[in-house]
Amino acid sequence: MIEIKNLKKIYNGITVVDVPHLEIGKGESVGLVGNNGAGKTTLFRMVLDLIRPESGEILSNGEVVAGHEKWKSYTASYLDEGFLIEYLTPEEYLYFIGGLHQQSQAQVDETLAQLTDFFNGEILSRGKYIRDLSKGNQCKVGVASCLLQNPQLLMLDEPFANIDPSTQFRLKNMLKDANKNKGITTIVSSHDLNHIIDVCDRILLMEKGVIIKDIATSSSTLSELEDYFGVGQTLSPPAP
Ligand SMILES: Nc1ncnc2c1ncn2[C@@H]1O[C@H](COP(=O)(O)OP(=O)(O)OP(=O)(O)O)[C@@H](O)[C@H]1O
Repeated sequence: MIEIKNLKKIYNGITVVDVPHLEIGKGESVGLVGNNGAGKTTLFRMVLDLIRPESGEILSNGEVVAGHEKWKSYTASYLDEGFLIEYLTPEEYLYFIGGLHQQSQAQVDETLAQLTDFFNGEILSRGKYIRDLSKGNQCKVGVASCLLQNPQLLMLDEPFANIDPSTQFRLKNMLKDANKNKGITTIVSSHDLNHIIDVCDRILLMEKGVIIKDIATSSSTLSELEDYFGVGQTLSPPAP
């Protein structure tokens, strides 16, 4: 579904993304992990043609993403609150997005009804503008707008970062349902190793712009990643 060839992004003379070749197949669930500044968001932004690489290209279903439109009809993404329209209420925004995807108000309502638990009474009918929602609740609106689009490809950048544990649990189930039951290809970045391993069958580990590990999720993946991030070590007792 996604193919990346010789991709390089350079800022201020420093290469921040360098991916010679990467393929993500249709129906895969891929997790992107890496320390702050590893290049995850920059990679996402290039896949969505929000920024252009210095060299290389990204193909979606065989067509170059940059400067083309076809991929937009089946790709839904939420990277940050810049994807929202802050002066709208969540309802106005979600009906707007639904409308762009030829959905009637009733169809949007039907999808939103399935998200009642995920919204936890904080999103709809509150008379609030999106700009006045917390970051976590803005994220819920962003994720809902993605699901409304019935995408074939779903891309979320750190969706677990600002949401509470109940919502994290619900989001994980929604992502598993999207991938396993609806066949949606999912690409999700996260700093939460447990969550990402729980929802993704394949993990890409980025370091300084380079994908240094590309592993199928297994029972040893968590300890492998914990070793890399240095969080699996037992602390030595303090010196007497
Ligand atoms: N517009 C920009 N101008 C200059 N440097 C940038 C710009 N955008 C990103 N960078 C740099 O590119 C590198 C990769 O940043 P990126 O945001 O992609 O990392 P990340 O893996 O998403 O990090 P985080 O986990 O902190 O969100 C960083 O060194 C960052 O400072």
